[in-house]
Amino acid sequence: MKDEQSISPSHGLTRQMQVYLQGLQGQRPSLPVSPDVLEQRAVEQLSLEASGYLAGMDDTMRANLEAFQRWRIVPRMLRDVSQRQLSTSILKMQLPVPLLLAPIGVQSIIHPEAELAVARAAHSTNVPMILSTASSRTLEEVALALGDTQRWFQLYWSKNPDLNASFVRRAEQAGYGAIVVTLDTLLLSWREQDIQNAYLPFLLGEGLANYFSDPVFRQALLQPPEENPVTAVRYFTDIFLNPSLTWEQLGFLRQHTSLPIFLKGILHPDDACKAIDIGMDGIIVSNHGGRQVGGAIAALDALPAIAQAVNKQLPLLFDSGIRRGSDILKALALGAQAVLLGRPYIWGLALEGEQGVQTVLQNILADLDLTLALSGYSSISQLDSSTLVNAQPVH
Ligand SMILES: Cc1cc2nc3c(=O)[nH]c(=O)nc-3n(C[C@H](O)[C@H](O)[C@H](O)COP(=O)(O)O)c2cc1C
Ligand SMILES: CCCCC(=O)C(=O)O
Repeated sequence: MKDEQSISPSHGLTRQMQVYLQGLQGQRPSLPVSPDVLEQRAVEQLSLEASGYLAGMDDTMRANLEAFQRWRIVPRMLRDVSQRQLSTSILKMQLPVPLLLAPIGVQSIIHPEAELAVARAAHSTNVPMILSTASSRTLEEVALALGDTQRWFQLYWSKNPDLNASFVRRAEQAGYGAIVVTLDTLLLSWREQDIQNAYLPFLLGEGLANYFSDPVFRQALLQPPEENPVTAVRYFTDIFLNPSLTWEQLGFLRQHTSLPIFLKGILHPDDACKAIDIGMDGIIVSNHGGRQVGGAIAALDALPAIAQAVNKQLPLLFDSGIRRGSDILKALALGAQAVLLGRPYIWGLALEGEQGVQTVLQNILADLDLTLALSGYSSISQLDSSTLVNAQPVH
């Protein structure tokens, strides 16, 4: 019987063969397969300002990548891995693969088609997309490009409660299936490269499509953003920073939506327990790709203790540092049910638009499928802490 939700049992093999066969016709993949080379090529393509913004901060990002290196997979042999199951369900949502596109704002600085190109690639690969509040295209336009592909909406909780409620209402109407509240960006961090470049895309009006199109936002202005963009941007900066937000206020969201609510940016087990106590539906362990707290714990290092504290009481997702199939496998083994992919799809977008995003997704899923099989597992549900050893580097 064919399981509609599973990707082809030989997705990895099929993709690998497709690439080798094209090679026989003298064609090499145009997009770099190695994530490091992909990043390097994308950086060469982008302006100094855009690549600096995309990179964010170095220190915590490096820690994220190093944490993955410390965990090693211990492969098991001869366990019939001819059929592989990569699907999972989160609350009532069936995910064909344990991967979603992380919310990444202001994609117009990367590619002119921005979130629309990403949405089309999400649609063709059937990978769910989480759209940022700070997107360059409106959530309605992106929903149209996604068609029937699953989508969640990431909410930046501004100081204007009516605007927050309006965003959630619009997301519901446009078919978004969950709200992801990002907790770690109530202020913007000290980003050395952006400060050196004196660059913040929002001040140029980029990434504000959802704000400028919102009736509540527009009502707060004397003139519409099209007539007076400077005042509109100033109003955005007035309400965006919201460091006084507390756990108590999350109840407001519960009253305004029946959608599941995920909290993104959890790094401490006690905060995970708080999320459960106040009735949230899911948690995303993340340090925002190392972009917010310099010197922060690597997100992967935070995962095991949070998984233990949560004890499967609610879905646990993970991001920050996923670069290849083995990284996904490691995060799942340490307790995540699914992961979010961040910068790698943006590097694909920078180089080849929609096609680039699609290629990055197909590659990482092929890599995951093959790594799962070669490690001796026929289903992601079999992964657990016994899949890995923690190998500290020898100095
Ligand atoms: C350029 C950029 C913009 C981002 N914008 C948002 C955003 O608008 N909302 C959000 O919740 N996270 C945002 N993030 C964080 C991502 O959702 C995700 O946590 C992070 O990219 C994961 O790390 P990775 O890039 O190492 O995979 C952004 C990340 C980058 C690189
Ligand atoms: C206004 C900040 C939104 C973008 C963001 O989250 C990031 O740059 O990390």
